[in-house]
Amino acid sequence: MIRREQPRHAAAASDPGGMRAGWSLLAAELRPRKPALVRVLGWSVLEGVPALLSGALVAAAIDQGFLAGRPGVGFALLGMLGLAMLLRVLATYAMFPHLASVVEPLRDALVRRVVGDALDTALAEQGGGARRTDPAAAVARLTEQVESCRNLTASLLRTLRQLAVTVVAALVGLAVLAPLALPLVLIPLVPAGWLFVRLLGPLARRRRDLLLADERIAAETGRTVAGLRDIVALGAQERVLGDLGTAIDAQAHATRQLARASALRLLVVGVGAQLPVVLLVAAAPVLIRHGMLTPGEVAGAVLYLVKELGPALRALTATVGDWILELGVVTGRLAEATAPREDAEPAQPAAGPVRAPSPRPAALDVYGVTFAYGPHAAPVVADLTLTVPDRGHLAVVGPSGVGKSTLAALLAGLLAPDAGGVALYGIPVAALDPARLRRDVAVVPQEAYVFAGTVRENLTYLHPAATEAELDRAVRLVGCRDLVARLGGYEAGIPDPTALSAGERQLVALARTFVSPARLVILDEATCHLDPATEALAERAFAARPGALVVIAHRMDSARRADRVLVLDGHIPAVGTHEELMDRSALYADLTGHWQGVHTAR
Ligand SMILES: Nc1ncnc2c1ncn2[C@@H]1O[C@H](COP(=O)(O)OP(=O)(O)OP(=O)(O)O)[C@@H](O)[C@H]1O
Repeated sequence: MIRREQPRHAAAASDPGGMRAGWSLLAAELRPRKPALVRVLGWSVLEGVPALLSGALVAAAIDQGFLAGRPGVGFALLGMLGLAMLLRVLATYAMFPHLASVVEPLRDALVRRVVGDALDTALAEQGGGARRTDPAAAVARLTEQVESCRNLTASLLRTLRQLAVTVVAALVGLAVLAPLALPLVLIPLVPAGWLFVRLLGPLARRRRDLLLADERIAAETGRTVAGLRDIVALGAQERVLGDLGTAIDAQAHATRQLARASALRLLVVGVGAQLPVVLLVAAAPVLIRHGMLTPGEVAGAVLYLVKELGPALRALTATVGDWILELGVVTGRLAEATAPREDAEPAQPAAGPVRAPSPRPAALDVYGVTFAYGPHAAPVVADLTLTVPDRGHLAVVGPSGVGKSTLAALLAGLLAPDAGGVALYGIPVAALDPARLRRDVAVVPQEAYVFAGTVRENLTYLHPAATEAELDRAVRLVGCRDLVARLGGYEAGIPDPTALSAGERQLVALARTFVSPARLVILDEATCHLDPATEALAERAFAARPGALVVIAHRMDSARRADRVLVLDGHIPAVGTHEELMDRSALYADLTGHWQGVHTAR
């Protein structure tokens, strides 16, 4: 199923590229490095000297040297240009140590930030009794982004500053050498610059879309590889292929969109860098004829355009523009990932018999949920509202085909409601990322899934880090201890899961779910193959477990054991205790009679 990822912050909606937050983060981290930055910029001025002098020296070499019959003077002037180039090399060499003292501390500061945030998150989650994110993976991904950030900042400081100095120096040189040629350059250059700046926003959005599409493919692929055994066992290949195909299509679409926006940058180069040369060359005969410019000045002006301004503009639009966008997007992602989380919940003890009254939201909150299997189909669930408190136990009953399993899928976030929503401890399930949803919600279906492997592998499948004591407690509480002993202990193999009875498979699935970190457990007729005593034992164990329990009831006793019962009758659902519903709901009373009849007949 495709789930749309929600932005982590409300601010993300007003900062679609996430870049504003990224630039603020970068500015905050660069601020303490101002002295080194000033030294970098100081050396840049010296690096700009050849660009400033190039056109003027060539013009003088032509007019006062070669055309005046003094080639020695011409060569001497060109020699001076060579010396100016040498000066640029020396200035660049001297600038590098200062560049390093800007970017290396920047990288260290960002890594500290990322690792600190991952540790805070992991500690908060452990305090809450459930591990929802893998801190090592988060740190690995984010430090990779920090590395990109450091490299991009270094490349930009090295190149952008050189290009900016070159453009300014070339324009100043041109203005001094041939002021009359300046309008021919500025008239196309100004709108080209305006277009370039206007393109940055759309390009940033397209680039971020592509980054997100790449990340989604990686996430889908990772999930598919990790769950390959389940996918094959449940025959879900088609669905998984569909999800992957959708992610790949989205990435191709994002790539095309970015390519389209990037193509417009060619226009910037054409208008800003090439049109001025054409205009100047076309106007040169007239300007020379009327004595407004000398041939040397025309050659010098063309040199400023062709050798300095043009390449600088081309580099600015082709690479530096990309780097700026990439840096904005990468720092935006870092800022988003390391900012305080709005959905962070206070740490709470993992278990404990006494619960103090707390202002925390209900474990499960269903508000106005309506769902139909098609636009013209009658709703299976209509405007359903109910809450289940922490450690609450709700039973769902109703005739066959009324929508009990559909409701289970809606509560688990496997189906999206057409209207209304479902929240788990105050957070809409639609806003939970898929990994967290899988950890927080466990649905145990009627047909229990047991795979060929050891008993331990089967029991720790949803919580690989479960301790021996946690396993012992789970198998004892759900009534699975004898089965584990019969199978030969945790390390014994289950080579053929079909050799287990349906009830034994259900016991394995129940113990596995009990040991998992799930905070909402939905038993969808998951105990139907157990004898009534074992079923009662398992349900009581789940009801006492932290979190919320929803039982799609198979026997009437399941409803009696619950704090409250939801009766689905296809019209207006009723919620209440067993006693209340015996009075209020004819259907509930009927079902009770029917069940009791069946039970007695047996
Ligand atoms: N994938 C689906 N597409 C279309 N209709 C569906 C789909 N799944 C279930 N339905 C229909 O939705 C209604 C509710 O089905 P659901 O399985 O939720 O009922 P139920 O109460 O769990 O039934 P049972 O007790 O027999 O398991 C039924 O009419 C069913 O035919």
